[in-house]
Amino acid sequence: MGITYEDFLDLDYEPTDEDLVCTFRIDPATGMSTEAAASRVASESSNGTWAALQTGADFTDMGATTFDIDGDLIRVAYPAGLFEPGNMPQVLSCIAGNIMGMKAVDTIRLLDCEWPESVVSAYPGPLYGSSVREEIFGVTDRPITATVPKPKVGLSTAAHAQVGYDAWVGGVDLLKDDENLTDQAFNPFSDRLTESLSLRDDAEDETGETKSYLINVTADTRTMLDRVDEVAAQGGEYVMVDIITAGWAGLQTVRERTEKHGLAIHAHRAMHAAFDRLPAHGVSMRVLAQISRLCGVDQLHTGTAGLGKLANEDTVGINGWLAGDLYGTTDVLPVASGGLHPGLLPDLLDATGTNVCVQLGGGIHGHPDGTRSGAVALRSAIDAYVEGRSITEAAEETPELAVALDKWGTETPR
Ligand SMILES: O=C(COP(=O)(O)O)[C@H](O)[C@H](O)COP(=O)(O)O
Ligand SMILES: [Mg+2]
Repeated sequence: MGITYEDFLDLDYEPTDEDLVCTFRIDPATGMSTEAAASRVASESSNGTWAALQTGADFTDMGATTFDIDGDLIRVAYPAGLFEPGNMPQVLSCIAGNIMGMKAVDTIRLLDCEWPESVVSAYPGPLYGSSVREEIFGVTDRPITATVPKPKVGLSTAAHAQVGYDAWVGGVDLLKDDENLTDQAFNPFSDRLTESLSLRDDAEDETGETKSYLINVTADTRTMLDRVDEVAAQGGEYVMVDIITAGWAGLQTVRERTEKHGLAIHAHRAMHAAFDRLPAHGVSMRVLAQISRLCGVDQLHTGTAGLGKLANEDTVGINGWLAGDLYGTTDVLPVASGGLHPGLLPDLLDATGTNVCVQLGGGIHGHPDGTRSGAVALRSAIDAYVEGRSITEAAEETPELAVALDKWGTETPR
C-alpha cells in the first residue's frame, strides 16, 4: 500500500457531515496544473509529502481530499479524525501550516471553513457573546461604546485612569487599553487596574450607569493567567487579549480561566493583517474570526465596513457569520474600531446594525474640547441613531456633537 499526490484529488468525492471543508484560492506555480497543485494542497495539509510513501497495514488514513475545483478556487475536505479535539494550534498546523509556503503554489489563501459539529463541539465558544450588552450594561437597544486613550502608550497610570474617568462620565461604557499597553514602567499593570477600577466606581456613582474596563492582559500564558485572576479579584468584568500576537494556545488557556471567574474576553486582532491583508495569500479575517469564536472570545475587532483608517475585509459578512447559527455556540459581539469619529456613525451603523461595540480613540480624545466632550458627542450620535434622528438634528441640542461634526464632518480619515 502506498500514497502519492494523486490520491488526494477526487472530484467525485462528496464530503460527509464529519468533514471540515476548507475553501482556498490558489495560484499554481509556473508549469504546475491546478489539479496538480490542488492535490498537493490536500496532501501536505493532511498526511502526504513530496515523495510517494509506503504505508504498510498499521496506518489510519487521515488524508484530505480536494473534491472541487472552480477556476482558482479549490475545496478540500478533511476527516474529523485528523484533528485533536479542542487543539486549535494543531488544526492550524494542518489547514494553514506548511501549505502557506509550498513551492507548488505562488500564492494560497485560506478563504473560508465549514466547521462540522464534531470539531466545533470540542471548543467552548464565547461565555457571553453579544449578551454582554445586556448582562453587563443592561443595554438592549443601542451599541455599546469603548474608548482607547491616546497617545496609546506613555500616559502615566493616573493620567490614563483620568482619561477613562472623563470618557465614562461623558457617556462611554468601556475604557480600553491599546494593543501595545501591558505592563510597562510608565504605567504598570497592577497600578493601572486598581486606579482605573476606583475611578470606574466613581463614574458609576456619578452617572448611575454600569461602566467597565478592557485591561490588556497579553503576555506569556502563565502571566496572563495571573493577570486574569487579578482582574477578577479586583472586580473587573473583562480582560483584553491581543489574540494574534499572544497566540491561539494562550487564548485557549485564558478562556478556561475566565470561565472560572465569569469574565468576558475582548479580542484585539493586532497583526491580523500579516495574515489577511494581501488578498491572494494567507488566512482570511473571516477564518480568523471563526477560530476566535470557537476559542471563545466575546468581543472581536472586525473592522469598520470600509470607513475609518485601516484596511478592512468584508466587515458585514464576517459579522453575519459571528451572529449566525453554529450548533448552538454563543455569538460574538463585533467591535468597529480604527479611525472612527461621530460623523461616520450613521453610515457605520447602517452597515453593521446596532448589535455591535463602537470604539473611538482619536475620534474622542482629538475633540477640540477634550475627552469628556468627545465622549458626549459620541453618545449623542449613538442615541440619535437609535432614536431614528439625524446627527445634525442631535447636534442642535448637543454642542459637543456640533463641534465634532464641524471638525471632522463625515469624512473618513487616513
Ligand atoms: O487603536 C485603535 C483605534 O484607534 P482610533 O480609534 O484612534 O483609530 C485600534 O487599535 C484599532 O481599532 C485596531 O484596528 P482594528 O479594529 O481594525 O483591528
Ligand atoms: Mg489600537
